[in-house]
Amino acid sequence: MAVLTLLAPAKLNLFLHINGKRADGYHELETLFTLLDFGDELTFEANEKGSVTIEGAPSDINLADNLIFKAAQMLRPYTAQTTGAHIVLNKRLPMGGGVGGGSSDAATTLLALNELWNCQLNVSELANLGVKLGADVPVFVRGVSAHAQGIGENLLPVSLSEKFYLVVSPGVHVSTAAIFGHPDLPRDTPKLSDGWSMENTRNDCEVLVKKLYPEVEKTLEWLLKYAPSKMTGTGACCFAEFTSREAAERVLQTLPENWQGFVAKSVNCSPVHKQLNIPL
Ligand SMILES: C[C@@](CO)(OP(=O)(O)O)[C@H](O)COP(=O)(O)OP(=O)(O)OC[C@H]1O[C@@H](n2ccc(N)nc2=O)[C@H](O)[C@@H]1O
Ligand SMILES: Nc1ncnc2c1ncn2[C@@H]1O[C@H](COP(=O)(O)OP(=O)(O)O)[C@@H](O)[C@H]1O
Repeated sequence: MAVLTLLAPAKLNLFLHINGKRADGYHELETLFTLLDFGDELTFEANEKGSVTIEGAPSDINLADNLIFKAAQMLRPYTAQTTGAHIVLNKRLPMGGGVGGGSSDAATTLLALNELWNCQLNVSELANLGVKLGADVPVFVRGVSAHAQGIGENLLPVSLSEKFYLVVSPGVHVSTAAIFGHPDLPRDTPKLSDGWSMENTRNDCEVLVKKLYPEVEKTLEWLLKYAPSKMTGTGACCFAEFTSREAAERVLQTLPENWQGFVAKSVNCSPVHKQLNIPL
């Protein structure tokens, strides 16, 4: 049976503005997603065992809660009952870090099993399934860097100039739901009427997360000594933007011991889509 090894790329929110709160409790956002050339690695082996098994899954997440498993279950109605898969995860991205690892794992699973299980769904249909798993899943299913509105599912592809990012995980876990539910979160940023730059945009979650997690504040203060820097998503990861890989790598070499980091290049198209020949 066919085997596929694919990357589940990370994302950064180059800015994240919160425009309001909707009646369903979710927040109306404006954000700029860039995809990165670094991420988790997933190997999919289709079989005829009628079930899905995962090797290398984070031990603190039950199988039924794993976004990889949930994504596979969503495709069950579109394939034969006897179809199954064994999936090996090589987790490289910090969990709950704002770099979208779980969402990207889910999207890569939808794209890979759609192919291996011959489900014949198109990218729009997969994105509609994906948003039920998380607001961040559609951007990875579409596989493009994008300006996003709505809860993050209303996507306009963008072509961003190539940059190199040093992404630092301060080693604390920030709950997305807790930040969105916090009374001190600003929720009234107007939509951008002009273009964006690192300077005229911000991450609206940053002030609150820095207050609740001083380690995030320390990380940002440290990065800002070297380059324009922001937090991504609801944190806790922060990134600094460079124009060359060497400059980013030089700063990574001096990273304080208790933090983890990686350097990655921004990409406008997901490596998954290139590998599977999915038109963008
Ligand atoms: C904030 C962002 C920005 O990219 O990133 P992360 O920091 O999580 O990566 C995302 O919108 C997160 O997407 P995702 O992590 O998929 O969130 P979900 O599982 O859909 O939602 C988790 C919880 O966050 C809240 N939530 C999420 C998205 C949104 N637009 N409004 C919300 O209020 C809801 O309370 C929801 O129950
Ligand atoms: N395969 C998975 N990888 C990572 N996290 C997962 C996975 N499956 C479920 N989760 C859960 O989803 C949450 C959010 O994951 P992740 O996408 O890494 O964070 P974020 O949305 O902050 O970027 C995690 O805290 C974890 O509990």
